[in-house]
Amino acid sequence: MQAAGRRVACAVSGGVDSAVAALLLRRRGYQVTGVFMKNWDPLDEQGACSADRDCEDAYRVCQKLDIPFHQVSYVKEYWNEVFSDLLKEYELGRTPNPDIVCNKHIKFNHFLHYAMDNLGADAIATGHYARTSLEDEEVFQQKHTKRPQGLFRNRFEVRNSWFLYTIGQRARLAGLQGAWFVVDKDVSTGDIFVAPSTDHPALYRDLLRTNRVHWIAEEPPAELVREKMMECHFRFRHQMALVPCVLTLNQDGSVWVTLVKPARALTPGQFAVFYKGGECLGSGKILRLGPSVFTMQQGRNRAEGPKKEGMDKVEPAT
Ligand SMILES: Nc1ncnc2c1ncn2[C@@H]1O[C@H](COP(=O)(O)OP(=O)(O)OP(=O)(O)O)[C@@H](O)[C@H]1O
Repeated sequence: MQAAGRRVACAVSGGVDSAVAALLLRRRGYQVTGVFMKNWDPLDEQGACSADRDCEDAYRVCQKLDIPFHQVSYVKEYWNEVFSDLLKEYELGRTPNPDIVCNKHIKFNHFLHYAMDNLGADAIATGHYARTSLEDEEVFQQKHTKRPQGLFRNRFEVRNSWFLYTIGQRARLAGLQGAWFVVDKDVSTGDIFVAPSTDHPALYRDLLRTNRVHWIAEEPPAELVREKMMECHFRFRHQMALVPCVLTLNQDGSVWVTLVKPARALTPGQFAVFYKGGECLGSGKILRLGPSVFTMQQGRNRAEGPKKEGMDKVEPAT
């Protein structure tokens, strides 16, 4: 976009990244307006809420850059569209990613429309990191070499609100020494299943299903699809090495994702993000997981898997 005379509304959070974004835009000659979004009401908070302090910082950034400052409240929208979703996801036993939901609903919907309709902006800007060039592209493929053996034999019953545990995390178990790692949760019983090492095969899976995928450019890229299958790369965690995968495209827009090598701690509620040659194609929320490497090694299917063995029950640490 040519800079001269173009108006850009920059979401200024009070942090460094959006301040730098606003500065760079201004230096390039855009007419920049800073907008702080208030997404949380201190009255909903028992402790101290930093929103007011952030707003003051955002105001100071705009003063320093000598650009107009606006504040807009999305407290109601954030509660209804982001926070309520977060609670619902936890109730379903998933580990939600509210930042992605906030981007979708608040920043790239409400803020975008506010900027265009109320501020007359030609474009919006944020301090998000995104590589916009595919030059010097490298796709990293790390070898998954370590497959330690070990017994998947402990489980414990968690009272009050198991949502504190997420797959892959280290769990403290009262009465048991050593490190234990969460490998699965059963929301219907409140059980958390643990393994005795951080890279236990029970933590590794190579199959997952998402909800309807949001494709960035087109749905899905036609040149990549062969008989309802598509080869691309997968990542579900920031800075995780890209893993080659095959997508099976379902009628309802969801996909099954088969990874060429198992990934650690795949977690329902997190987002599977798909790439081709470094370009981000789209993403979908992880809803279901296939059997773990450990389960497959044991030659059992999921229903007859290790959960039904006589596992020890121990109390969680409080
Ligand atoms: N309350 C807010 N008001 C306005 N913009 C916001 C707000 N929160 C986030 N943003 C925008 O979203 C971008 C990403 O926010 P996030 O908190 O994920 O990242 P960040 O790297 O900490 O950014 P920053 O250093 O600018 O705070 C910010 O750079 C900013 O442009």
